[in-house]
Amino acid sequence: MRSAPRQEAAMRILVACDHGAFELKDKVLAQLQAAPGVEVVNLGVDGPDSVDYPDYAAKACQGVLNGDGERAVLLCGTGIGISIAANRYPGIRAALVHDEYGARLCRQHNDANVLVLGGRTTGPNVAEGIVRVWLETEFEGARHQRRLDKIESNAAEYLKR
Ligand SMILES: O=C(CO)[C@H](O)[C@H](O)[C@H](O)COP(=O)(O)O
Repeated sequence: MRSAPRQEAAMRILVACDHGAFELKDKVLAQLQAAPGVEVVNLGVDGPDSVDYPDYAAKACQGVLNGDGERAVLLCGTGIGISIAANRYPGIRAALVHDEYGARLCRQHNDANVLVLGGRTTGPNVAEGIVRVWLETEFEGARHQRRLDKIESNAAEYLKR
């Protein structure tokens, strides 16, 4: 008897935003939910009441670092504040992306494990292309891995002073 084909493990993606981007986040959630091989966890926020983006960066970045998800998508009004917050976590490589070129390069060269979008700066159609390219593009390794290693080791060296 032929055994059932082995199920590919789904990539779990954590998604979080502040009030400046909850509408775009809903569109991103729908796109990710429809993507094959992707499991999505919505960490909020789900409405327009004002919240603080560092709290949502923390939920998602700690989740990635704990292994609750492999990657995350974060959104705030411009994407800037939540990027700054996310990149304070060693091991998080958050890329604020505005076009498909950036989406491709942040995967190929930077192995970006967090994609950041601005709900007040990026329209839903552009965001859809960015998310698609970010999902389908692989890290190239080689010289880029050396540079990623230096990001962590240079910062660790500085903190030892
Ligand atoms: O951090 C940001 C600015 O770079 C984000 O766009 C935030 O969403 C924004 O600061 C929130 O601003 P609000 O006036 O409190 O809505």
